[in-house]
Amino acid sequence: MMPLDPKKPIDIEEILKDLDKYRPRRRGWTWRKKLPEGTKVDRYEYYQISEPLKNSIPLPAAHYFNNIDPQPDVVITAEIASGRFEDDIRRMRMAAWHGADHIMVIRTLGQSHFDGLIEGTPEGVGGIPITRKQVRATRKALDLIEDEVGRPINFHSYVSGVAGPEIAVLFAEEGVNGAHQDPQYNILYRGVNPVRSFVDAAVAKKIMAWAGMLQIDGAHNANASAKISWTVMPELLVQHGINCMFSLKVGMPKENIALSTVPPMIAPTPEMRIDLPYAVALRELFKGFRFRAQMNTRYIESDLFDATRVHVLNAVLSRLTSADLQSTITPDEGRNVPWHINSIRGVETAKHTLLAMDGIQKYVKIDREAIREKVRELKMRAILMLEEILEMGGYFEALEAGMFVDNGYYPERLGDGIARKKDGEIAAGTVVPRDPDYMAPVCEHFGYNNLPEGLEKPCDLIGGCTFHKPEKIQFIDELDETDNVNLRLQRVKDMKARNVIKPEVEWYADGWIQLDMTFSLPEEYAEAAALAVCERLGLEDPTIIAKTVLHPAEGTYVEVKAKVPFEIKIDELKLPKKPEILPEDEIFDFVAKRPITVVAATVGEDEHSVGLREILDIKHGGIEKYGIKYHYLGTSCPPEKLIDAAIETGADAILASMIITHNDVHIKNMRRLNELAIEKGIRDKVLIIVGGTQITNDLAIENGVDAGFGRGTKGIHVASFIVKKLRERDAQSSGN
Ligand SMILES: Cc1ncc(COP(=O)(O)O)c(/C=N/CCC[C@H](N)C(=O)O)c1O
Repeated sequence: MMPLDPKKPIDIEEILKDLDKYRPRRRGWTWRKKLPEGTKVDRYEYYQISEPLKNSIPLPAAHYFNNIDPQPDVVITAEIASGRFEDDIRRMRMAAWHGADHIMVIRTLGQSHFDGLIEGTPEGVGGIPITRKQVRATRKALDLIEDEVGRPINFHSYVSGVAGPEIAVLFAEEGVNGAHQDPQYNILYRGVNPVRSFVDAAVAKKIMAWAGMLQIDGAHNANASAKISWTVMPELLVQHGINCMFSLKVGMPKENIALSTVPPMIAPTPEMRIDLPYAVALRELFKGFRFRAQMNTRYIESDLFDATRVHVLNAVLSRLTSADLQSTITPDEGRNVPWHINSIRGVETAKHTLLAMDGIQKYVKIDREAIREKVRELKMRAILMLEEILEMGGYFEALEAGMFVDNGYYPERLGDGIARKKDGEIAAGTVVPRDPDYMAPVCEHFGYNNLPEGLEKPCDLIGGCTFHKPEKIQFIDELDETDNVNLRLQRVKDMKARNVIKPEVEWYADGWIQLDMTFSLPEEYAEAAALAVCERLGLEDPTIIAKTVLHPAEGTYVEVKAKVPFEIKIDELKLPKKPEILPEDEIFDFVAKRPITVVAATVGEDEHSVGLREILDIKHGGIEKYGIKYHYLGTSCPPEKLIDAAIETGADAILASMIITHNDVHIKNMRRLNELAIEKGIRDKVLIIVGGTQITNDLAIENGVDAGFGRGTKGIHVASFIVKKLRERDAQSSGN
């Protein structure tokens, strides 16, 4: 396969070619390669970073710091599952460029109750159908994406449900790198028979151990299911203990057993003072295991900013304690199936916070004395709960008694736990005891197996099992002519052939957009008004996805998603003219022969100076670098003063910075500068150049000045423009 070209979309049809011949390049989980403490990146020291990426998109503020994009030491997860794996692959590439190296795909609704594997690539709901073809195509795509970013990417899904062991074999055969596996999840949340779940888990875990897969447990689900989640803290410790010990007993290495830990609380409660003792107790009890920090999805609403704050605080807690993986449950889990942008926002939030808190424990220490009592209490409650479970006769008996996800803070009991019958639930009675002479000629098979003496591997009896003879794997391409990726891609191909596009949120050109608007209305009216605006705009299927009451009577902010009914013709798009850049030595030569002077200021009542200073000062590659002389008049400079200074200094150009655009004050100032220059008779002698985050060249020219520069402008852009213009003017004046 050709390596990916960062300037081209990934070609899904290319990925799908020869899938039957694809073999994964490795087995097992990959951690990030940590860099030594004190490693310098640019001029900054870091204590918790790993090797950098070859290709990536840094944080928004990176351009102030030579575009550095240091990578935290912690694996960062992007959870992606739009229902169409071909679009998930595109989003995985986006997430990898932003710093995710753990891609988790949720399974389609109900797959856990399938008693076999799905084949082909049907479209899923709320997640994707995990099938051999989908796994193979995704892992093959991730091979290309990891080469493009320059870091291994872990592919992760779920081993659960009635076909758990079969899924585990599929994942081992196809090079999946990590999976959730916790029999308690099957029982409590999928209603699978308890005995069957643990027997399946033993088989699945043995296979996962062979495949070197990282395991994530399911304790976070108790947190997400409890009425008030702090009350299950003792139980969370017990659940972690059960899955960890069971996994060790089956033969999973400790370093591949990750506890899925969710800080139970959220503001407005004093969340950190509740979460910190729990996080400390957990890490003390489970020393040597891995910690996967997961956001508290229990309380995630549809407010993206609130969800993002939850993410930030979660990552802060990770840095105050420890984490090996930082999950980024997309901040929109509370409102729609995750969209591209929100998966990326989640990854950025994790990366931003982990870097911001790099090495923080060198200055900030947890007061172990102050927290000791709370930590001890949590451990004691968990130990007492485990002891009572033993007194009840063991796990299955405790399950039947509804001991789990009871909303009482153990030992307090409210009696509202999830009870599961040892001999009941889905797939009850399907565990068949092995005959005394049971023999299975396959490798990594859990439990007793009457194999003949002297065998090197059990599968030698059959000339190799699929773990040792992958050519024995049966690859089924598609089973359903009406629901498969080839049909879905037809729509994409057709749009590309017609060179048209639509906006998208999760699937290629799915047509969805998001609008947000504010009305001076109470919330129910504001929502109705928002929908009416969408109707008037001719948008389809408008749906309110979030709102914030700014004041019961004064105003409501509403977010709406809706579909655009039209396509955009790409070749009719007018691309904004990129400011021309002259070669640096051309600028140097011109200025050496023809000195240039400018006057510069932030005009009006505007106090912003940072941007203009960057355009001027040599330190930032400003115009001074090319020998251009400037007189800086500071901020809040009246236009009159700027024009007078231009006259006094015989300036060739005026540089006016305008950040504030309230009431179009920037436009008024542009026009004022132009009028004053005309009044004073210097308009044809001086260039008037304006700049600011809301400025465009068209807007500037429309309002009587010579050029406008917006966000991201550098000194060379402005210097190029001045030289170009003066060269034309000088040529004209010498030509006449
Ligand atoms: C221990 C365990 N096993 C299986 C499944 C999935 O199971 P099925 O494919 O629905 O049977 C889950 C799912 N957890 C919720 C989503 C992931 C969450 N947002 C997370 O990031 O951890 C699970 O927790």
